Amino acid sequence: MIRFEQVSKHYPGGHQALQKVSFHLAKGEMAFLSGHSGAGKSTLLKLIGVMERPSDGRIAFHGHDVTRIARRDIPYIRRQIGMIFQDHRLLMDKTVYDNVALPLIIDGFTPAEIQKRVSAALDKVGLHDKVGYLPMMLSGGEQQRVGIARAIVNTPPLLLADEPTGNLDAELAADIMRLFAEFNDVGVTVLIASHDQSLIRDSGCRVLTLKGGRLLADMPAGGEHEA
Ligand SMILES: Nc1ncnc2c1ncn2[C@@H]1O[C@H](COP(=O)(O)OP(=O)(O)OP(=O)(O)O)[C@@H](O)[C@H]1O
Repeated sequence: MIRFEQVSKHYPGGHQALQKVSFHLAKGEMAFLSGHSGAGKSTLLKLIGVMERPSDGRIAFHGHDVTRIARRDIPYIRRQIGMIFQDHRLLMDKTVYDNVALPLIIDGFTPAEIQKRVSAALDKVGLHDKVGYLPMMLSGGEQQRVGIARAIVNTPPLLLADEPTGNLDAELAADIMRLFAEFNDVGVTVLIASHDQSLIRDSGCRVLTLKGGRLLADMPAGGEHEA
């Protein structure tokens, strides 16, 4: 589903965030992206979502070369990706319903379809009873689940999560991981950037480890080998 071939990213000002990174994430896989702060995890996710462009190398998504994709074609790629952030990026003056409905409104769904899909997404994350709440009336774990409902509401085949459990205690983090595993069980491909080693170990998933912008190791689910 995602193929990186010798991908490098220099930010303006000369900082090298990624260096010759190559890997393939197959459709239906769930994997972690690990590494210290500044290792390049967020940059790699942003390159997949075409929020940043690589300086060198090639990125394929679903067989399409997205490396030099035209601006007008970016929404087509984005629609296939659910993005989840550590700080969840909810609109604080909008209700849970409105936050989750947002991607569907942008995509031009009918009000009836929006109602049906928002309801299904909130059911999935266990927040049906909080539909009219504002985000500040929710706990941190609940806010993160609203962010997840928003990411999955248009049923994208790929979920990218950037430190989704960074602000949560171990129990809530495990809840969020169970949700990701459930999405993965129904065929969604999932890539999670995290530096939480115990969470990663407990998951038994494949782990891509970045260090200083290089892919240091690629440990398959349940095993160990160097990249
Ligand atoms: N927009 C930017 N402009 C310039 N340099 C950047 C930019 N974004 C990231 N960098 C640099 O690129 C390197 C990789 O950053 P990135 O955010 O990808 O790492 P990370 O592994 O996600 O770190 P963290 O876990 O702290 O979020 C860092 O040295 C960072 O300072």
